[in-house]
Amino acid sequence: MSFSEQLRKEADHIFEACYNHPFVRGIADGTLGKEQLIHYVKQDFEYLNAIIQAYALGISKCTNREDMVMFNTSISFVLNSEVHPHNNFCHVAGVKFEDLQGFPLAPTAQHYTRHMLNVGRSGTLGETIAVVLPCPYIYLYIGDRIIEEFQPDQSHPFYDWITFYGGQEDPRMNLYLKRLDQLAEEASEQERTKMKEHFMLSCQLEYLFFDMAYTLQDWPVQKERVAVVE
Ligand SMILES: Cc1ncc(C[n+]2csc(CCO)c2C)c(N)n1
Repeated sequence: MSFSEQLRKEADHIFEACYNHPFVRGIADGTLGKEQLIHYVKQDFEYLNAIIQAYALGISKCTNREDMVMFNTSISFVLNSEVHPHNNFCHVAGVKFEDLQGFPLAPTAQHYTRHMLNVGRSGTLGETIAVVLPCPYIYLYIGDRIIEEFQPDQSHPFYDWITFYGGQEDPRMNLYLKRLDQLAEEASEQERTKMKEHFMLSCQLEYLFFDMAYTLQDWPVQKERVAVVE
């Protein structure tokens, strides 16, 4: 079994839990609420900014053009194409995408973005690939499973979201998996352990991200003290 197959197997219960999360079930059956859609897009806009930066940190570690192209393609994809699923959510929620940008990070989004950026800053190339991989991997899985189970057509409110992520081979992800396997072979046992830990934590944070959106998670204590009127 290759290193990437081992990671996928170890994370299988988390992929499964993501698919069964009420946020994802709400996408699948078209019942997800407006507030949840809005909270997700606000947080995900900031999350995407961070993953672009993590890909850029990946580029800073590359020693060949092929690896640079791999990260660069992902950056272009997020900048140019990832607006489609967000627009789908905004359309259903009846809000403008431009009005959901620049909001402060909720605890889980803070955790996930710092995790990617910390590994991007202090980890190896292999560790950086491991930390960003669950993002496309879990969404491809979820999209595929929804299509398989629900066979949505264009009348489904989240048809664009579902078909954007599912139903297609993602050639970029296969490239990342192949490169991860090569780097894992050259890596020490200690580095391989770190790669696995970063991958597993990102998988857990993917689950929590859905949970954050579903529960409208925010900081439990107000950030600013309310002025006391004497
Ligand atoms: C929290 C969170 N996780 C994953 C995605 C999905 N996604 C983001 S970037 C990208 C392409 C990477 O090449 C994919 C599939 C998301 N939107 N938000």
